[in-house]
Amino acid sequence: MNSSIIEPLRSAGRLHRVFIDGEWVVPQSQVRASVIDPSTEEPIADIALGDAQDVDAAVAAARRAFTAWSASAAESRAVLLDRVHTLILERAELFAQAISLEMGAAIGFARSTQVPVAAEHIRVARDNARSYAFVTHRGDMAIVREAIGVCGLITPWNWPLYQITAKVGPALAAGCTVVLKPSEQSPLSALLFAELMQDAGTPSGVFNLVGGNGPEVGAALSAHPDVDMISITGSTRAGVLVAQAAAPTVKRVAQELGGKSPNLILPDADLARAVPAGVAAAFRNVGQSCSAPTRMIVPRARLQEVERIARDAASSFVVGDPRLQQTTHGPVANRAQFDRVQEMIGVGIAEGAQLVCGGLGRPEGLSRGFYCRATIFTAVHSRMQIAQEEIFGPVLAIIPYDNVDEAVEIANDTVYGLGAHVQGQDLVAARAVAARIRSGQVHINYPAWNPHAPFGGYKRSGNGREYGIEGLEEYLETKAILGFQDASAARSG
Ligand SMILES: NC(=O)C1=CN([C@@H]2O[C@H](COP(=O)(O)OP(=O)(O)OC[C@H]3O[C@@H](n4cnc5c(N)ncnc54)[C@H](O)[C@@H]3O)[C@@H](O)[C@H]2O)C=CC1
Ligand SMILES: O=Cc1ccc(S(=O)(=O)O)cc1
Repeated sequence: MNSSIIEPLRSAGRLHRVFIDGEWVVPQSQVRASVIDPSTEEPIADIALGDAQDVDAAVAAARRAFTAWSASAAESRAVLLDRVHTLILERAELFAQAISLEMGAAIGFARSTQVPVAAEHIRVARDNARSYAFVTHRGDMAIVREAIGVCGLITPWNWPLYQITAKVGPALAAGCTVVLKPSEQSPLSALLFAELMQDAGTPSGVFNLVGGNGPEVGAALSAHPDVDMISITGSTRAGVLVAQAAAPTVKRVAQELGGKSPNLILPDADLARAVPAGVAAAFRNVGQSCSAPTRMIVPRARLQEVERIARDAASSFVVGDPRLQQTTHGPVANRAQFDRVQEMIGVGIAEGAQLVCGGLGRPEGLSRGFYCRATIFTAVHSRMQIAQEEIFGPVLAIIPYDNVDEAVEIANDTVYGLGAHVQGQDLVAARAVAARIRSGQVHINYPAWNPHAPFGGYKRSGNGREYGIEGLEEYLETKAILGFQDASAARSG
């Protein structure tokens, strides 16, 4: 599988290029980095890292392209997004293999979920470009929503294509031009995406890609005086650094950052349904999702029942080689994540939480690769480190409560506020609890993923919203034209 992904990229020279102004160009810096296969810990390719000079060139190209792109008809932007959407679906297998290789997603999961949900962001952006009222009228005013400008997009490795499309789709639909800096840990799917943007006929300079490290390329993009907006998905640490670097130029900053999402199981919940689905959600993508519901908050009177069901649910996981179709959970994405997960499992044990399953070390039979054991702790107290810190791996904390007020208090007892779940048969009671939770999304009884639902954080989980109409609006400025008078003269788009 390696060669079928790497060789075409290598022979086309993509691994050692950045994509600027519609061309694959050699970056200024000679610095290279290894891409590591997390299932073997072996290097599989080396990639060129861009630097601040490449950022300057990419931003200049995006600025030149902005005038025409932002003035283009929304329908022509929708037509481009439609081609991008079609090409993602046509190349789905290539993307699935690249994602599996670079960050260890099980191939079945990459095919069934990582790639299709990524394509959805482009489809929604296409539809929004067509239907959004870019110009509205209030009395004699015209209210114009227009593209904010050149956008720097900084993305992580956990859902590599999805995080890219969640930003590129709405930015282009809005009429912005972009410089993408994908994670240096997951460059392959990003290079394939840039190739796809070129093949889709994206006008030169509208989409640019500069690969490289956060402190070099990400920081240069964040501080750049000719970038109007930065959108970052990643750790709260990186999000704060981006906001600090961006502050002197007063650019807009959208941050989609960490999480420690609660899954509040109400006393009337059907445990046979609520608990396995909660375990599956917490361990989806091997726990490497910012909105993963990693704190299961359960009635103390039903704790033992919950523990038994949760253990059974986790025992059905097949942890192993991500290339195999039967594998449900591959390794975590990199050495830093592996070390972090091991450290936090050790912390949980030291804090006195009890293991329901899993624990330190690799699963039996796996001696190399960044594989972790699916680990569930019970008797966790909300103030424990494992209940407070984002672990970003296959670790779930079960926290008991004695009454619903206490359960809500525990759910909100976090610096984060990204996702949340509530389970219960009495929908009125579940809605009342959802209303009391301080987070950007609350899911009642596991509804299907919805690309139209605005997604983003309260508190230290970030600022701004992605997905759906709100995701498009992040990339728009608001201009009020007073004395406009004649509404019939307005053109939309
Ligand atoms: N919210 C989310 O979806 C994600 C959260 N994380 C969290 O972050 C932890 C560490 O993972 P990392 O790979 O180190 O994430 P990170 O936050 O360092 O990386 C995310 C993106 O930010 C960039 N970046 C890093 N430092 C930057 C800086 N100073 N200026 C501009 N851009 C910068 C990176 O190059 C990457 O493109 C994880 O354990 C997890 O807790 C990681 C990935 C995704
Ligand atoms: O289902 C797709 C999905 C949902 C959330 C996230 S994350 O929380 O941004 O990691 C990723 C993918």
